[in-house]
Amino acid sequence: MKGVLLVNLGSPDSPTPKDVKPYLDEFLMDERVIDTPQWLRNIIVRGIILRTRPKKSAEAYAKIWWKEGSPLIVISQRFAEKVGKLTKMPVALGMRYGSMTINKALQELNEKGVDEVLLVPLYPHYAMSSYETVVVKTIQEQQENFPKIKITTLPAFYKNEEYIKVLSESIAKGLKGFDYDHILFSYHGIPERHIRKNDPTRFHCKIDGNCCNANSVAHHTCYRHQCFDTTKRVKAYLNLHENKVSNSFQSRLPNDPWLKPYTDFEFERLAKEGKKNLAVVTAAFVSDCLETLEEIAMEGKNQFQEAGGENYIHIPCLNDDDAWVEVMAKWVNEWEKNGALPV
Ligand SMILES: C=CC1=C(C)c2cc3[nH]c(cc4nc(cc5[nH]c(cc1n2)c(C)c5CCC(=O)O)C(CCC(=O)O)=C4C)c(C)c3C=C
Ligand SMILES: [Fe+2]
Ligand SMILES: [Fe+2]
Repeated sequence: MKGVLLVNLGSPDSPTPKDVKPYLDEFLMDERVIDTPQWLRNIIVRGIILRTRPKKSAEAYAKIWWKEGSPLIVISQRFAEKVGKLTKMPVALGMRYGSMTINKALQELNEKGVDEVLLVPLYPHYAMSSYETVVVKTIQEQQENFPKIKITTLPAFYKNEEYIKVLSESIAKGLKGFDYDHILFSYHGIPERHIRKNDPTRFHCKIDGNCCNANSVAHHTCYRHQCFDTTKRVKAYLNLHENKVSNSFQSRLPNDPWLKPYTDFEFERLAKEGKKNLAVVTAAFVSDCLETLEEIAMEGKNQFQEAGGENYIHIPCLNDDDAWVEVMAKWVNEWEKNGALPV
């Protein structure tokens, strides 16, 4: 029997340093997130970051926490439940980090007699630190614990027409009544090194203004290209003015060059340029989470207004939007019927 495994990033069990610390430890000790040799990752993560970050992160989580739990988890559960109602297949939800493990989700499917799984990493774009680590971890679990289950993976859907349509229409809905001067597409950042590491040609990705516009097989794994492509397609779908849209990358750790321009610097630049009304889209995430609700909706608003901006909105992620649920259900049902995957 066929079944579906949806996987998102995960969250700590509660917004307290006691629960945030082990969660961050598992997350940041992932070799695809902090990709140094293990001895150095140990020093960076356990010797430096985890000494101070859990307290700071727990305070940030406390600001966005819902009475039902972490927004990312609750939203993903609502999404999974709605998709489950539109398919005959069992649907399970797992998280790459934290207590809702991929192992438990595979176990749930296994107990229902599933032996063919469609793995859906809940990220529109490919990145070693998001999409790829979910795939690698799921295959590792399958090989070690569920050898009879066959896994097929849904490709990154950043340019899929149906996805672009529901994303664009949810953005249009969010923009209603807001007389924006500018729309900033803020994607989660990654170190520039990750882009070069994932370039199969070894020479295409120069991370300059141009490489992501030229055609290349490198773009199958170029997160930067894929983010720019999502924006380009939404811009075309909504017929947005070229000068009123730009991209940026948020949430970096110190000491490494990360993808630029940095979102916090862009808030300042746009305000200093005289933009008064700013809308921010966070299309690297399908569910609202710490990065969107705290860093963008709260901190970003302060940064923009302190630099001279006036009105600011964060457009919610797709979350459990019915049109998005229908698109996902269509993809999984087509796979069930004839093995087809969306392009
Ligand atoms: C080296 C560090 C990090 C990389 C690379 C990275 C890539 C990456 N992350 C997401 C999605 C999310 N990240 C979230 C939180 C978060 N991310 C990092 C670090 C890296 N992410 C940290 C330390 C944290 C924890 C919060 C903090 O301490 O600031 C979240 C939110 C989770 C939640 O519970 O709400 C998401 C989602 C992507 C898509 C990505 C690569 C493209
Ligand atoms: Fe992250
Ligand atoms: Fe590129």
